[in-house]
Amino acid sequence: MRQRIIAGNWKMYKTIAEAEQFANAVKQAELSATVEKVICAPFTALSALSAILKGTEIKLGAQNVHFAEEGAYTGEISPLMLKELGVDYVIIGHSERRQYFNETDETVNKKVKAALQHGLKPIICVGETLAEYEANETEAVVRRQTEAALQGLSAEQVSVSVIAYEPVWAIGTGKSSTAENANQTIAYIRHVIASQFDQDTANAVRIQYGGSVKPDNVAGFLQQSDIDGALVGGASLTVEGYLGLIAGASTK
Ligand SMILES: O=C[C@H](O)COP(=O)(O)O
Repeated sequence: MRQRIIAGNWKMYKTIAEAEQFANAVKQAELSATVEKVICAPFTALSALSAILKGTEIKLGAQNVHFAEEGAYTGEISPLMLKELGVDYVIIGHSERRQYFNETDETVNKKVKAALQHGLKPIICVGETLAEYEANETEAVVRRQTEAALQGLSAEQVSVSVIAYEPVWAIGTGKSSTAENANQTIAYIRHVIASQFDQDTANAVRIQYGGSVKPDNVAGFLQQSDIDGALVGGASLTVEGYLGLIAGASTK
């Protein structure tokens, strides 16, 4: 049985003060223990959040990582630095990074390996653009991205990783995929992992859906056979939204 996982991706939102206010409020709330809860915050807010969320069930995530432990890489943050801050998860290969920051299948793979070697769990993003969707290339794209991201990993490393299927055309547009279509693609990703590794590994890995998930549609996605959680942008930015997502995700 795979534990459900809701991860908020704050993207480039929230100052330290705003992040602290959010964490102090969420900390007071009663949260479902059945759902794993993650907040992926900007680097600048991680230290403050780590102090506030210490000892709670809410885990901390980053939104990117470099693949080297240290070096002359101006502007980058290493896995060691994230570990030191108490970070558990790191988003790797988000479509915004692929689109605007030249993230490639190869750098995603290097980052995934580096994260796992340092005890960080990667949330690996895959998903097709609108043009690829319209050209019926969804399966080919997610296969290529998934196989490349997981190349050279052990089955155990894959089992603790999280994949997020995010159709690019559904991100921040208010236009979500139908739960059935998202489930079909996520089941396909599981099939790809079974071929690349084995069925047990494919059954263990958690696969989220992302793209315009809200408190009122999250349960519909999670009722599907292969969807284990959600990676949520906009709706995770308010306390009410984040708590609503967790409540929605805990319904059977
Ligand atoms: O990482 C989260 C995704 O990009 C989804 O963003 P969204 O929930 O604002 O559509």
